[in-house]
Amino acid sequence: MERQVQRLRQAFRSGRSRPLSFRLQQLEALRRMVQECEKDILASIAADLSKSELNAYSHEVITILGEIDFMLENLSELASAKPVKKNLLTMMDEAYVQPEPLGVVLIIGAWNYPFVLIMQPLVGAIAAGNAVIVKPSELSENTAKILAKLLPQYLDQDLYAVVNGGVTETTELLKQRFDHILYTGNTAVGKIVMEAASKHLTPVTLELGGKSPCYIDRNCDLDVACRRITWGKYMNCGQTCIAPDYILCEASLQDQIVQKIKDTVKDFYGENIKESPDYERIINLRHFKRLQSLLEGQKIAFGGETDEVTRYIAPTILTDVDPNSKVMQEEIFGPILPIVSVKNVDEAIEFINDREKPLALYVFSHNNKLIKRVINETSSGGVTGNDVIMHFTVNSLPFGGVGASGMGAYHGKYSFDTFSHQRPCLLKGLTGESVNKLRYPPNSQSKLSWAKFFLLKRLSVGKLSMLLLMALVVVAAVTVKAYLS
Ligand SMILES: NC(=O)c1ccc[n+]([C@@H]2O[C@H](COP(=O)([O-])OP(=O)(O)OC[C@H]3O[C@@H](n4cnc5c(N)ncnc54)[C@H](O)[C@@H]3O)[C@@H](O)[C@H]2O)c1
Ligand SMILES: CCCCCCC=O
Repeated sequence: MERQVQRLRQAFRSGRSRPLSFRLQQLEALRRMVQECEKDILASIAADLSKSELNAYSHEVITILGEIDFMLENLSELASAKPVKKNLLTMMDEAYVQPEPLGVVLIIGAWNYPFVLIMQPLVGAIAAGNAVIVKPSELSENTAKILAKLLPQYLDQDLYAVVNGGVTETTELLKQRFDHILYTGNTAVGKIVMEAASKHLTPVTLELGGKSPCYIDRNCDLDVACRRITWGKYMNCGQTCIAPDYILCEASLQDQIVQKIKDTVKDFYGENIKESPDYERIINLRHFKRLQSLLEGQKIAFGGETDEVTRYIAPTILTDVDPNSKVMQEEIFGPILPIVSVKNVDEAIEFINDREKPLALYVFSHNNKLIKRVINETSSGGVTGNDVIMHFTVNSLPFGGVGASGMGAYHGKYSFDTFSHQRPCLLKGLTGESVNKLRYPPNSQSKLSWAKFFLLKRLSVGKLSMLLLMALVVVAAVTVKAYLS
């Protein structure tokens, strides 16, 4: 591992990954890889998650093609130096922020969207000019294998590498020095990653999970709300980091919600859900058993059937759920939807604020003021009002958690920024010593007054006022010079 990281660092130091033309060429190669090898990629994702190839395409591949196109179109703007406002003392100088690559970065992915969770950060890291090691999840082994096979065929092998393996390999990898780590997965391992990173003072982006609440107001179109919730909860068999984890609503709405979700499940997956190509399976036996145990002692209003051999768990709704029960203590990450009663929106807000900050928050209501109130009085990684999941798909929005659900963000421009250092640059000329005397010792009360004049006048320098200010500076410089000599 050490040698591999060193090899990438050497390639990074050669400067090869920096020119925009090189980054664009690598991104185009990545797009070619996705297009030319689409069949193999879809088959791998499908095999890992018992998913149809159509769903693999719409859940994963489409996002990556969109992300690559975004970077290809916007890279030159993203990577350009951004001039900043100046003060009177620096108005003759050049001041700008120059994004620069961080170096060698590590991307660790999770199994539930095994292609997206590696490729989307990879696109950002390449665009920002870094060398990259990706470590796909060992639990989605087919996608891990296809990534290890294809990426070296299309990308520069000295700058981009795939490491496959489980805890042992990742532990070894985390001993190495990186310039940034982006980790996606559960909170417990997030802490391990952060601890390992701290040994090298490596900054981290942690894309973690949590219990994402979904509040349904009585003043709401329940048909639409339940259709959207059914889609977001049961897609990928509930194994989505931003799936609505549980519903909060007034007790009087509970039965209607159960009925409407039941009807929608039938519309989506037919009478025999097991036969539906759109309904996935649980990733492994450990998660299957964990989910089964969450059903114990609960009132199952719908679903509840399980089949260990195929790791099938039916779309399930639990009603009158006790907030202290096990299913409300951990992220569900499966097709089980508890409904917890609250008296009103005040109680819903209190319920949310009494718990860890979630990765996502959903509110359904005709009343926009109520939606805004819930947003203003709570905190979460992201929010979608009157829908679920969809904020993930808008790549002009940063995607990430807050508090226990993570730190940092990516997607689109935010990926580029995450993998860049925003380097402040001030370029001065070698004239102007008469004004500079103000900061050289010995200090005096009059120098301080002039410094205040120059530094505390916050002027926005528009094109027209520029000339006036320049004249002012010249006059001030002459006056200061005369005064000090
Ligand atoms: N915020 C997001 O974007 C996002 C996306 C997907 C999943 N998630 C969250 O991830 C969780 C599910 O993923 P998971 O954790 O089961 O995935 P996982 O088991 O695939 O683990 C994630 C990564 O951590 C590595 N890993 C596991 N144990 C490790 C250890 N001891 N030391 C070092 N590395 C280790 C794995 O090899 C893998 O690459 C859920 O909580 C979900 O909400 C978050
Ligand atoms: C539609 C794709 C959603 C991906 C969510 C990633 C987290 O699990």
